[in-house]
Amino acid sequence: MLTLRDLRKTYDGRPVLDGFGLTVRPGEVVGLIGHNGAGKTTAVEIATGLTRADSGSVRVCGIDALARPREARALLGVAPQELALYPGLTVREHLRLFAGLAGLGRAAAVRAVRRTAAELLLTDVLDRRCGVLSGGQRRRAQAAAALVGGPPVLLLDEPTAGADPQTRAALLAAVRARAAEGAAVLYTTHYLPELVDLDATLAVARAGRVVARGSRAELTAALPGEIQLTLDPALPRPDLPAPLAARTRPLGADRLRIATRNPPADLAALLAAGCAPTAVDVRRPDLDTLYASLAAATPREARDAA
Ligand SMILES: Nc1ncnc2c1ncn2[C@@H]1O[C@H](COP(=O)(O)OP(=O)(O)OP(=O)(O)O)[C@@H](O)[C@H]1O
Repeated sequence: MLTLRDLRKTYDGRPVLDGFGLTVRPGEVVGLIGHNGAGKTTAVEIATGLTRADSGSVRVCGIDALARPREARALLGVAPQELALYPGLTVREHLRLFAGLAGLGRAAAVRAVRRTAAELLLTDVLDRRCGVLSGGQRRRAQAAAALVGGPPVLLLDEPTAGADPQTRAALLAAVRARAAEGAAVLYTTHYLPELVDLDATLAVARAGRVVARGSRAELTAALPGEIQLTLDPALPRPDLPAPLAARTRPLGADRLRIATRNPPADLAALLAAGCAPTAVDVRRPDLDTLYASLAAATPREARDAA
């Protein structure tokens, strides 16, 4: 279990974390999403002990990580956003090192290296030096180093950045397996479909705090869906009733999008108003809708985070 509570951090007088709080339970994958500069990496760095918070608390499996950082660190598997591998070590040496740091004995470490290498498609490059691996192989090696010790808490910061589909699929499968075995996983990404694959719950970070937390179903249920209409360009534009017009936006030359919480009622109102679309597409709120309404930075937030 990982608990971050009321984290505050200021860089150059600018608040970067402003009461950031989040709990990840055993067996849960939490997808941490949010605009560039929202503070996701800073929160992860504080959890790993790499960066000091100005205030707030971090508990890893009940251990106060700010007071007892070494004990807490031993319970964490971390894949930082910036690749951090020892270029002179082979992948096998690297994984053995991390298995040893996690406290695995020799035989257990050999088994763990074999398993993790197979999961992350590294078996064929185990004896290659990390410095000569391809970008995707490095990503997998970095994730493997986080996973190899079987830690109860995993912090994975954009682990699939730049990864090809095969690397991505392998990594997601490995993360799912570790969560199924009971690990608490904090997973940062800008690639929202991954969170469906991981069956992750969501934490939406914005301007230094978590502004929404829950399952995908819980968070999207509160949002409007959308009706998309394609109109016949030969016909005059329909005159929509005022409540519908207020929720209508153009989508290219001959298409309209209408935000809706009640698609059947709105469609009936559109037809009654004489609207005769050539195609109708009803969209339920999805992760993109969620991101756009909760996570996307306002122009001011984007400026502040730059
Ligand atoms: N060492 C530092 N010194 C000064 N400012 C920093 C430092 N580290 C981060 N920041 C600033 O803190 C803010 C939050 O950065 P952080 O990397 O935590 O965001 P993020 O949500 O992970 O963004 P991204 O999605 O781009 O990875 C940004 O404005 C960044 O410029």
